[in-house]
Amino acid sequence: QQSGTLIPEFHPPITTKYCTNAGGCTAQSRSVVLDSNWRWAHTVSGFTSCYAGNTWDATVCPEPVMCAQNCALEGADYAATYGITTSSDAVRLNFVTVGPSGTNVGSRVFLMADANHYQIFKLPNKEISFDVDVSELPCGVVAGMYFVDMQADGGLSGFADNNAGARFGTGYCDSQCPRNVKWLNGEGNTLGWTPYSETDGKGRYGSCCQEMDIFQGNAYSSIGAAHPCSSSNQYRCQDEIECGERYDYTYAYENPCDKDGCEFNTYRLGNPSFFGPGGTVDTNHKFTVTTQFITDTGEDDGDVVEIRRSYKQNDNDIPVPFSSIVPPPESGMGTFGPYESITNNYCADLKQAFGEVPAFTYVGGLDNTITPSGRVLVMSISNDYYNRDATWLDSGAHGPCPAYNADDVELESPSARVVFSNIRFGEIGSDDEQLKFFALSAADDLSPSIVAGRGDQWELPTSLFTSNKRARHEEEHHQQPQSHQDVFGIRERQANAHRLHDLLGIDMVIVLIGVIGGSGLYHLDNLSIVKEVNPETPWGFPSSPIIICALPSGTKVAFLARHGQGHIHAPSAVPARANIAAFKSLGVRAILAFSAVGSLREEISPGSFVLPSQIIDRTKGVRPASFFEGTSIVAHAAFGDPFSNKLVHWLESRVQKALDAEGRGVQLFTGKTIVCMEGPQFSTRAESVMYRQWGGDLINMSVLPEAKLAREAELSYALVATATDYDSWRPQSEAVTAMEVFKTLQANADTSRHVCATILDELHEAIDNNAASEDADILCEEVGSMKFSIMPRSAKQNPQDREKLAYVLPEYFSGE
Ligand SMILES: CSC[C@H]1O[C@H](OP(=O)(O)O)[C@H](O)[C@@H]1O
Ligand SMILES: Nc1ncnc2[nH]cnc12
Repeated sequence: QQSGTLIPEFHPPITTKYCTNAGGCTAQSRSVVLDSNWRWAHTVSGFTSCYAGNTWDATVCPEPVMCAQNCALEGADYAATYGITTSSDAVRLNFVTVGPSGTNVGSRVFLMADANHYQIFKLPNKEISFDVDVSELPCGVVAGMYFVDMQADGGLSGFADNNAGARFGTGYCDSQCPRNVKWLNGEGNTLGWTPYSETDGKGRYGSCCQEMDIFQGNAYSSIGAAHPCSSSNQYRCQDEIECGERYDYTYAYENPCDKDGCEFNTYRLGNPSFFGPGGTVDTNHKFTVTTQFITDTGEDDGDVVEIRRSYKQNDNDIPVPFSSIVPPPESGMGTFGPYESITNNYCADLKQAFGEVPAFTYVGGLDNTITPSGRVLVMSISNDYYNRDATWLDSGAHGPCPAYNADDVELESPSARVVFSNIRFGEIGSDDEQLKFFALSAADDLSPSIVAGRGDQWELPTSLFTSNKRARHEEEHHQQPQSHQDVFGIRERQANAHRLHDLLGIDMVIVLIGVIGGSGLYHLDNLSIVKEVNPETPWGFPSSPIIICALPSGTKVAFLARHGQGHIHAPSAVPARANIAAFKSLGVRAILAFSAVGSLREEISPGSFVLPSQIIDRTKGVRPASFFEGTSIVAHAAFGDPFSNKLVHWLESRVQKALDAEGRGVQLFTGKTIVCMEGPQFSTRAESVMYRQWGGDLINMSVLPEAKLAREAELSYALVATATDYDSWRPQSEAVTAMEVFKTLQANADTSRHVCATILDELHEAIDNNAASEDADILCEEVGSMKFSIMPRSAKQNPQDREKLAYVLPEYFSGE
């Protein structure tokens, strides 16, 4: 195809940014170009259209090569004909545009580096962020921001009869191997052209290439998806079979690409309220999407092993929630996960769980989705007529939209539009320090691929939803523990069971242990997720949804990330009351809290584990530290022994054994004193020295008010302090920095997980059978401790306050 000269081609300008960690972000003047498929093509020497309506002119285009030689692509009137406008750093795409020469539906543009070349993005070890406004995108209309493996010059140099090139938007390909591409490999795709709509048809050939969808979405649903292809570079598939046209099992998977792709759709993964109008990501308003391409080596030349996405809105970082893949119950499979990013393991599990053909793996997984060679950035809006409709995005299991057909979408939603803006590309974390933190220090920790990569520990779960008879039996058995009924009031147990039932949709799950993960510890190993729950307590929501998980034995524990998934709560802002109240409401009796701490003693070297027995409070009174605060009820909990002595004592030998078994030589210390400071800045050298003089052995920012609140809620509480640094008291050493802490965080988190995997079953058993076992009183110590701490009832006490307190202390305040 040739280049026309009748209508000047003026690429709408747009500013993007390139960001580095060292230098910040630099503005770049770029532009967008309309895909050639949308353009008017006419005879080189006249005005006869080569393609009109939905067919080729047989005279001008009797066969593919002559068609390309005879036809010229024209410049585009971006705004009037196609509804494409740019302004500063934003591009707006309108869905339907009634223009001078008819009605245009949908569009596709590519980001240009210069007038004749697409911008090429090398993705490994990089991230891309952009803002998007999908508020005007209803069901059935999908906006896309994605990367495809097109040639930088649009095929101009590679194909003799392509003289238009990237300047006219040629060379498109994607993983659907679309056969509606009119200009392909320097030829018209005229052979076997069969119309399928008033304007479009399909030719014999299709244009395949690897595709990475960083965002396909509308106001109701959104996905990120990896679509590998076995071939690298754009590839012309030869016929409807090779192009995978037939939607039956025989042919659909014979083409070189994974058309289904491996998607991450939070709705499909059981988080229907995460994304949507009024959702956690509120699609009524603009938000930011960041996608990181994490390599195995942490270097640009490594292999991409994980694709992580997160959101930001109103300055709040919103990590993608941990999600389990829950296959249909009749499949008999347990749940898979948890996952919060795209990895090869996640993709294999996804396909297995939903009974899909594992094309993702067949055609090469992530290795064949993102290669080092670079990608072109596409932005689009459509009702995906080519794939019949966009229900793969937003309807059925994929989103809340009702079934629809693409024609109606066009008629009913002509004013749909999307605005993409503020596109930033660069080094991981260069756009956002928070994300850098995770990429550098905790990506491994949050990455299920790497968890799975540790091999044997990641077991396929025994889900409650698989109606596993043994698990069921155990639950029934647990319903009758005499000791519990003795120790805790039946009314309270019923209340907790009720809440659990409401939250989990299952009867009487016993969850006696709550684990709090601190910095670096955002999940446990060797557990299967039963359910994520997010109880709203009278003190608000916990730091993040609580994950109820099952040990391989079937024992359930509750896990909570203190700083939230994505580490979004600073130590002073951790909603400790909601955290403890939420645990209590689930029936938890004992809390094992992990914390990254600084060491104030030479012998407690970074990497050591400590079970402290005392606390010095250096918080500044800004953290609500009592459930009674702000109520008309006064209580004074005993706190002379801030940790549960018996629980700590029980832990000593078990943790020691677990550390010995791990074999990394991690030392355990007991009987130490921890200073809890306000933060978020670390201590001065003088303060650090002073804490030593006071008798402090460790320092953190988190144990208070957590321990106080656990005591008020009558929960046993022990801290497993994991030393990350030597604070700032050593005269010859550097003062502590976050970077210093990060260095040890990973190893400590691994060991913490090992400790949990080793001791939780026994702890559960000890607690569960406490009346009969030699550890009989692990729990009894705290139970009843508030009885005489609460000032006697008076007429001045507000009944609503009593009701509120019943949430954590139903023993004393409920049933009034
Ligand atoms: C990341 S350095 C300081 C931070 O780490 C500790 O958190 P956590 O106790 O939740 O492990 C420390 O208390 C500070 O909050
Ligand atoms: N040195 C330190 N001070 C306070 N909190 C910490 N958490 C980890 N190291 C710390």
